Amino acid sequence: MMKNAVEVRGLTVVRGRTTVLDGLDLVIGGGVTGLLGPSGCGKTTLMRALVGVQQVRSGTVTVFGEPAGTPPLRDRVGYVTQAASVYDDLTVSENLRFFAQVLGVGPEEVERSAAAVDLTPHLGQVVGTMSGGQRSRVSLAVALLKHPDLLVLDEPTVGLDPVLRQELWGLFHRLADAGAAVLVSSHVMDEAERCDRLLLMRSGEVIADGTPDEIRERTGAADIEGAFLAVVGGGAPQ
Ligand SMILES: Nc1ncnc2c1ncn2[C@@H]1O[C@H](COP(=O)(O)OP(=O)(O)OP(=O)(O)O)[C@@H](O)[C@H]1O
Repeated sequence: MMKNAVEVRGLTVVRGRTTVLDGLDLVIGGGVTGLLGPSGCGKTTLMRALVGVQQVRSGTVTVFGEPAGTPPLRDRVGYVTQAASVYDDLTVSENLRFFAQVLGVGPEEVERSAAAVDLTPHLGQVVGTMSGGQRSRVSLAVALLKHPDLLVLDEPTVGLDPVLRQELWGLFHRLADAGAAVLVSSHVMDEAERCDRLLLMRSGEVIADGTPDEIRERTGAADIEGAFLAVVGGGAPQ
């Protein structure tokens, strides 16, 4: 398993008038890492910095030894945003073929990435007629076209039913087992248990970092939600 996929040093990001991240230090390795914290704590901002689309005030973000967002990383980092970034009026297959062409990957990757997210039976379906979970998986399939070594997924399970959530988490672990570093954000604390490592965030800071077991043991809490509350000193999540 890789040690440092991502190294963040002294990262400060100001958005509008808000200092969202203030001198953040962080290292992310292989496996499935969960980034958990209340809405507005800076998860998306941090993810944007990792993929190189966020203007930063100061500090460094290094991915596989290269500055985030630079050309050597283009084929190595996949990013799925909260908003689906596929075309509703095209079929799954048409979407994947279109993005394959844009990304310069062969048509054989279309079938592989559709199969990876269990969408083979839906290749001919128009995306606009699919359920939320299926559409999320189309976005994910696009991100998989290039075999990314780092996959950054911003709240990929939002609005999905428990069965689909479980399926997607299974997929994240299969991708991690195949060698990718997978970073998944969520504000649903019960998803924490599914991560190899957890980063609990609040107000732009990482307030706990460890396996779910370690974090529960350290705080004496029964679950991650309790651990989160213990770390923030009893304050309720926003
Ligand atoms: N475009 C923007 N301009 C100014 N401030 C912004 C902008 N986008 C986000 N912010 C602010 O940055 C802070 C962090 O937002 P961010 O989207 O990173 O949080 P988050 O933890 O991902 O939240 P959520 O779970 O709701 O997606 C918030 O205070 C938000 O109001």
